[in-house]
Amino acid sequence: MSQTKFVSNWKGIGSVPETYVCPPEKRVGVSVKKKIPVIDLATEDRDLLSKKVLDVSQEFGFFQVINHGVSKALVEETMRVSREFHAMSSEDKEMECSKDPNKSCLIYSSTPNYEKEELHLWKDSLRLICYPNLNKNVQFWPQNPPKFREVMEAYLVVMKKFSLEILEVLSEGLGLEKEYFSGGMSNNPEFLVHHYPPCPNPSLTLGLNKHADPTVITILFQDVNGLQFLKDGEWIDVDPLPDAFLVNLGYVFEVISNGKMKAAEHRVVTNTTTSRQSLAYGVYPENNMTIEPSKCFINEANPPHYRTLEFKDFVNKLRSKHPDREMAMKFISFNQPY
Ligand SMILES: O=C(O)CCC(=O)C(=O)O
Ligand SMILES: [Fe+2]
Repeated sequence: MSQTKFVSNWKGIGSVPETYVCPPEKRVGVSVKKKIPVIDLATEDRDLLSKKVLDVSQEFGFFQVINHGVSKALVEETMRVSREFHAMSSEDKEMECSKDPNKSCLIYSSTPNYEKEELHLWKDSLRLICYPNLNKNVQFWPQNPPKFREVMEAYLVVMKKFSLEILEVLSEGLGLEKEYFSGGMSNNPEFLVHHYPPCPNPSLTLGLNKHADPTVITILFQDVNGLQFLKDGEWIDVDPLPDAFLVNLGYVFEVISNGKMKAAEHRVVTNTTTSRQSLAYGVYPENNMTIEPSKCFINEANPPHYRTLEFKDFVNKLRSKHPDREMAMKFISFNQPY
């Protein structure tokens, strides 16, 4: 029988198959431990909170959030059903994800482009699309493991509220109107549940390539370390704080701020002993939204540095080839030859 493509279903794999071996220049090198900024959302002084969020967003492009008000039990339940889902047989996973004629639920290994890509990533992912209507889409999502639908729906409702809170704080800090992101700019969220099994040789593989997200922001929950951010030419390990979420800025945010903030580049490395799971809630605009620098950041001294694009063109381009930052800028920025 041929080997299943889902790495989560491989048994007793002793070495890394050739199609997963990164070329030497892409392999994991040295990473450093640095203090990751922490935002306490329960801080009562709102001005202080938005100033701190603004400062760390400008300096790092990512931060951890504590005292966020999201129930620990709900996060644990979401992690549990996700783990159970990825532990099911390949056939069951595919069958459970094939129920929606509109394809709001997709299971894939590596990337959705598995068949065509030259190099595979050491992960499996489940993608759940919330647009146009979460409670309609959810009816077609997996019925196994039991409670999957109700737990995912509950988590996604809470994440929508949480993401708007973070976006409000960011808007206040930047001097945008408080509601800037609350309509079509955030109405198309996508949820990815990534599962990275232990890997016999982490120095040869990657769980996820270096990239920045084509989102407004992404809100991530992770159980064990493996996530790294690139800052000032160094890869920094993000060791998760208990119960904390990690927020990172995406390219949409960078464009709206006219480059005042930068999308944070990151990647995931594998390890030999522990499987890793992450819940990535990506805030996306609706497809017909116009993405361009906000008028707030444009004046004679600061002309727009980014093109005006419809979100569907913006995202299609940024997703099609998983470009690195330089390639992405060729498409979205005025400062690079197109
Ligand atoms: O698994 C992780 O920690 C990162 C996931 C991620 O970067 C993404 O989904 O864009
Ligand atoms: Fe990402």
